[in-house]
Amino acid sequence: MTASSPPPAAPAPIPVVVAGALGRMGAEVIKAVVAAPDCALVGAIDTTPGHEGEDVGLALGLGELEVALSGDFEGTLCQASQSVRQAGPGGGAVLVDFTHPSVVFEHCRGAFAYGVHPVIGTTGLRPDQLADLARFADKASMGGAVVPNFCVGMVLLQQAAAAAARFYDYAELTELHHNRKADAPSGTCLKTAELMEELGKPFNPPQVEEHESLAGCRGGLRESGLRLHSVRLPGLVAHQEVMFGSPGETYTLRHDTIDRSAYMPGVLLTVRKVRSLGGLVYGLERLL
Ligand SMILES: NC(=O)c1ccc[n+]([C@@H]2O[C@H](COP(=O)([O-])OP(=O)(O)OC[C@H]3O[C@@H](n4cnc5c(N)ncnc54)[C@H](O)[C@@H]3O)[C@@H](O)[C@H]2O)c1
Ligand SMILES: O=C(O)C1=N[C@H](C(=O)O)CCC1
Repeated sequence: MTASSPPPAAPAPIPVVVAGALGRMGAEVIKAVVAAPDCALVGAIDTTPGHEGEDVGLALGLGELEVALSGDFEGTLCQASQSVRQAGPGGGAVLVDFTHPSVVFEHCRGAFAYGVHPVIGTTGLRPDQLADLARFADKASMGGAVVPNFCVGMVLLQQAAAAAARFYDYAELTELHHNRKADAPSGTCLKTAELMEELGKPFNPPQVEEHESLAGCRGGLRESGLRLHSVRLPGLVAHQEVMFGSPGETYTLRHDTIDRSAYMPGVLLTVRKVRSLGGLVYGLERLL
């Protein structure tokens, strides 16, 4: 660079659309995106009646953000993808989705169709749906991410659980959440079980013939033998315990999310990386 050459242009901020903008997670994401200097909020989608066209910042009590709420998913994505200056590898808009298990598959598929990179926090996708979405990502040659839990601490718990599973044949998982949660078990708990099952070994060989006098009280049984238990109570946010047992000892791993701000570093990290991914990534551990 010579004395007279202009300084290099700052990279354009990442255009971000948030779906589920008025929800518990969506509202937190809007705050995080607005506070991030390298991101620009370009769309806010929510189907809560009575908010169409309202400024999302005003609706959330954050002050005016000059982004109008819309219930029109496709229209908002179409607009976001058209407004992007630099599409292709490393460019393009990003959709952050925290909505509902009933719509998340269509949202993720729709994002690929509009050339918008999905960052999916919504849980409840089935394994066959994940496989379909991975195929859409490959076909579109686009990066996307499905992350059941954006807390770094939870990823550490999952890795510890997968490591401990080598040494214990008996384990049960309990996830505890607020009682406004739609899906059970949690996406995090399913992912934790999947990671433990990568060893391919069976868990919890039965010692006696068990009989439940109250249906479901032994939890959900996976093919591997792992049992998953779901607790729902007001006052809880998001918590998980993995308990291992062997003769004469137990070993318990526990993670507690006590405020949803804990998810935001993971959300922003994923937003920053998703546009340069080669396909669909499942889990934050693949991005850390
Ligand atoms: N990945 C993670 O780290 C993480 C963390 C917390 C929650 N979650 C998941 O995120 C999802 C949302 O959780 P929440 O607590 O924010 O829920 P919430 O009910 O508070 O918010 C969901 C919002 O989505 C909106 N919505 C529903 N259907 C919609 C649609 N078709 N289009 C646009 N908006 C729609 C609702 O009106 C609501 O405002 C759940 O699946 C939950 O399990 C994931
Ligand atoms: O609050 C929720 O709902 C959460 N859902 C995710 C899950 O199902 O794993 C992550 C934790 C919080």
